[in-house]
Amino acid sequence: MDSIKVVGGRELNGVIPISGAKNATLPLMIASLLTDETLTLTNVPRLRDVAQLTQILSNHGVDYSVNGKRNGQDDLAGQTLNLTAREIVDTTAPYELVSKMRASFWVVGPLVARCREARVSLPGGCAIGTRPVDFFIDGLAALGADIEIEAGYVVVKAPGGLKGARVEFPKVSVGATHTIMMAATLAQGETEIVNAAREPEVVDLAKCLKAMGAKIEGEGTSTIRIQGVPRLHGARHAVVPDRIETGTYAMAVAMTGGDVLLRGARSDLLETALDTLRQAGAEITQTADGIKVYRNGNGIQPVDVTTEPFPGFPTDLQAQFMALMTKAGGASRITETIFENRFMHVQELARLGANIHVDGRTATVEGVSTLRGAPVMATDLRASVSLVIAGLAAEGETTVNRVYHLDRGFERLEDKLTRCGAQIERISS
Ligand SMILES: CC(=O)N[C@H]1[C@@H](OP(=O)(O)OP(=O)(O)OC[C@H]2O[C@@H](n3ccc(=O)[nH]c3=O)[C@H](O)[C@@H]2O)O[C@H](CO)[C@@H](O)[C@@H]1O
Ligand SMILES: C=C(OP(=O)(O)O)C(=O)O
Repeated sequence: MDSIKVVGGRELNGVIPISGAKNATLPLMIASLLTDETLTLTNVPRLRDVAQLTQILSNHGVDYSVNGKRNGQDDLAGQTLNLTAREIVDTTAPYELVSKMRASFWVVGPLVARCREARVSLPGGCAIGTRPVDFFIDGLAALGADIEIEAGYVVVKAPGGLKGARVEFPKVSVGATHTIMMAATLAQGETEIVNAAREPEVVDLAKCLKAMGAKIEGEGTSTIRIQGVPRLHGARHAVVPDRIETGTYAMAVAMTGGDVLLRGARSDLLETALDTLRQAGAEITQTADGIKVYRNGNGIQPVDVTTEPFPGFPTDLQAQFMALMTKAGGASRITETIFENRFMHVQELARLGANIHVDGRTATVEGVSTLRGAPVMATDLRASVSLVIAGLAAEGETTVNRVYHLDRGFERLEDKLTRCGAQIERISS
């Protein structure tokens, strides 16, 4: 299993290209199931989750190809992925494939919309909480599907096709919004999703679905209306830049000091997180090429944050922000409201000398002047990268073990950071 070795104490200076968003790419790839024509996605990141999802989709009958490198492209340019679901040959998404990645469960929406049936294993994914699927089940039932749980599989049938309806989520859910929105594109009549997720990845999916011929209004607000159409067609769509990768590197620069251009990043995708970083002492400006992040030698200020659905502070940046706060000049309180078990990084940060006390959903971080390198264990995707950020500012060597979590969502992290002066390398074993 690979690990990452970081020797801390260097500033970051230079340019980091921001990849296409993992959390947009996954539902966009799944949208290919809705049409028998080719969906071409550009700016697709090279990630383990993307590779895993191509396997799942190919099991349903999706043909895929990846364009080769083009003249003038550097190694970190996004990929172009062509997906064609000419015929769905299998409506089962098996446990062996779905258990590795939660988003793969979302195939349930397009499959039942197009094939009128689906049998999808209950999902896996990062160990950050219980992560039930009741909103998906209730939403599909509202669209007229019959649903049963059989031996760990959700079995969904809609022999007469899905029918548009009002679907109100009790709580904002990104995945349930993606899934019901995709399912509703091919339902008969109008669907109204109330308390929909407003995340940029939902907006990106809606944009792609519209390019495929779907009729959708209200994406980016909490009410989305979808007028079902009989069929969708092929399209070409560029994946939105990754706001979580953007925020992660911005926090790394705030941690180490330095001056970095996050090329291709868009500040409108993460205003709350960037404002929080400004309060912590970073200077952040949007330029024509991306976002510039600068912090001089001054200390890091403590800032309290609470995670919330978009446009609030994202849960997917909570661990990275906590890493930054471990070196703040005072105490900060970090409250996690989305997932009940997303503090697994706390005990690993403590190995580096961080002083953090967890009480229920709130962690109090007492900043320390020095972190010291140590071997640590990555427990989930964003926790992994929080340990890298802490390692970049720690004295001596930090080894982050089990980095396969990191490879799910960060494209060539060690290359991107090395180019900016970090001392970081992957140890393959
Ligand atoms: C691949 C992807 O895009 N993953 C993101 C997506 O995950 P994901 O879509 O799985 O997260 P949700 O937005 O659905 O989860 C939000 C909350 O709703 C709860 N819930 C959800 C569905 C359900 O049927 N019942 C239920 O109770 C969850 O347990 C959680 O407490 O949004 C999360 C919240 O921004 C991010 O952390 C993940 O990175
Ligand atoms: C939690 C995440 O991913 P997933 O929903 O796929 O587990 C994440 O991207 O931080």
